[in-house]
Amino acid sequence: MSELSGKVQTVLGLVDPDQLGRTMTHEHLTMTFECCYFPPPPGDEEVAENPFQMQHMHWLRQNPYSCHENLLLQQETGAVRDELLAYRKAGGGTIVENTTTGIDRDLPTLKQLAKDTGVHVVAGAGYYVDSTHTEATKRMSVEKLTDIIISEVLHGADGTDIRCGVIGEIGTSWPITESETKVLRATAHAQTQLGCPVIIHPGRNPTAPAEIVRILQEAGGDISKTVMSHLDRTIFDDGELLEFAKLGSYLEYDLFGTEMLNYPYNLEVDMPSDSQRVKALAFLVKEGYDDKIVVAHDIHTKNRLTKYGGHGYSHILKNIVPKMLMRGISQNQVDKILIDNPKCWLTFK
Ligand SMILES: CCC(=O)NCCS(=O)(=O)O
Repeated sequence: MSELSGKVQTVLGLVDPDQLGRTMTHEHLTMTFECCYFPPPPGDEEVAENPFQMQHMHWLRQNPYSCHENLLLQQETGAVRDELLAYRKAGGGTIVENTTTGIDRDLPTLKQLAKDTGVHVVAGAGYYVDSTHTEATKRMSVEKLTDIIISEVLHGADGTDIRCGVIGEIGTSWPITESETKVLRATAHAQTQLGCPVIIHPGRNPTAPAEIVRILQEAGGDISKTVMSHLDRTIFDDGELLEFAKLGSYLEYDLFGTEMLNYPYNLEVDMPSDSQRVKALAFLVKEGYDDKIVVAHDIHTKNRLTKYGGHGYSHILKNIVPKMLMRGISQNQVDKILIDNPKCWLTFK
């Protein structure tokens, strides 16, 4: 039996799963999102150049990806430290930090933030979407990718001895590219050897999550230990959602706090409100999936920090939980979503 078995691996070492407490399963504390810059709407170029003023904050909420400076979360470590202290005060215990290779993972900063704040931080192994894969990554075999991912969990990543405790977020586009397919297979192979949690970023198409599950399953992955992220912007039809839920992955609603009329990466998508997200959770709970739901904010741009008038990492604990209770989700079910499900997912087999 491995020393990881029955434990959760944080950036400060192994911990007993009961120590985690309330857990956000999909956040970023330091990263860059330059890979996904989207030009501003015509006529808005000037605002986009100079957005960090009070009168521009609404524009930034609507167009977060159209301002280069907004994409540099790695410049805000001080503000993030304050946020994590506030998160602890609000009753938070753990954050899963989903930054993988391609969007500037910074393990020493994660370790320092965990030390400074007392929040457990679990770091992610593996690769983000194809557009961030280097030519060298694209040339790698599945076996080589598997070895790298395993090493990031067992020995440490990016030339450090800081170990990842989860594989992901593994990025996929739609359609899924050849390089992403190799990374998905490597993820499944690594998971088979390690018995570890996996988390996936699906492309923006309602059929993407099921296609990913198919690829992982074919490669031997454990779907019951896998989180499918971003369902709030991916599957909208109740019937399709239940079909997907039957496949057995964790179901993640992780864009709480995001307000956006036009979702630039897919204009077909109407980004839901937080009330609609809570409604989706209540529906899944009613259908018997309370053991499978996990939640987060997926903070990945500066404007979502409280420093810039954003909702911050405590929004779910402070505002969404009361709304969940108001909409018929019981305290026991809330505790499953925030404590028991993340704990079960994050514990190595
Ligand atoms: C790195 C953060 C990330 O991938 N967030 C998801 C954004 S979106 O695909 O839901 O727009």
